[in-house]
Amino acid sequence: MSLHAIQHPLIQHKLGLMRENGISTKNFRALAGEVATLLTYEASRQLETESVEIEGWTGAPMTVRRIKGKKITVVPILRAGLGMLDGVLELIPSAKVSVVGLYRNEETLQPVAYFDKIIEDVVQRTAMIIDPMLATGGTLIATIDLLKQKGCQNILGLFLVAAPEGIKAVQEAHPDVDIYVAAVDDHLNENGYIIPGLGDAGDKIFGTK
Ligand SMILES: O=P(O)(O)OC[C@H]1O[C@H](OP(=O)(O)OP(=O)(O)O)[C@H](O)[C@@H]1O
Ligand SMILES: O=c1cc[nH]c(=O)[nH]1
Ligand SMILES: [Mg+2]
Repeated sequence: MSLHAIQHPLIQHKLGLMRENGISTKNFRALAGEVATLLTYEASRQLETESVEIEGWTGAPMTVRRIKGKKITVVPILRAGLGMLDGVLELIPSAKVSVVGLYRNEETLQPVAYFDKIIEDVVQRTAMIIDPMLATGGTLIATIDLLKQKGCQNILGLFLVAAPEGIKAVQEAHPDVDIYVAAVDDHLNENGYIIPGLGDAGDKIFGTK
């Protein structure tokens, strides 16, 4: 697995705003979408392009570059991953969306799967998993397991904040998956929350706490 910690000033600035205590639901939601767009821009650098012949505006033929290769399915992990979806679709508007639902048991910190609707031709697609938080890595590992069971061979993930413990776990379980993060934070606390982190991203995006 390659880890890409994106150092872009706009990402750092916006993530810094998200970390402020007492941030409103409206602002947190808006910033989650904006950082998701910027991460998508960075992650899409790895897409291959190819030459295509078109008729240009003068009527003369010309060669342009187009994105080549596998189509993308975006995979938001419910709930919090939905907060990044619109931001990703801003740049990849025709992407198909495969939704998976997992929550983390608050005591055991183990992921519990409760929903999935993955596009049928996922075998032929690159899956772009989105979730604001990569903490112990359990949720991401379970999601990658599921996608691989369905035959998907090309998987990457976008996260706002990751913990070193989670990155290590995913690296060991799925060394082929690329991870893009806006920040790698310090550690997990005794409740499995990322420190300094963002708090509970799902609750902040949906306003449930
Ligand atoms: O790396 P892990 O230790 O598995 O934790 C990360 C997961 O925890 C959060 O979801 P949560 O369980 O809070 O569900 P929610 O999105 O419905 O709030 C977060 O959005 C990730 O999906
Ligand atoms: O810090 C964390 C860890 C898991 N889920 C969150 O929303 N935040
Ligand atoms: Mg949550």
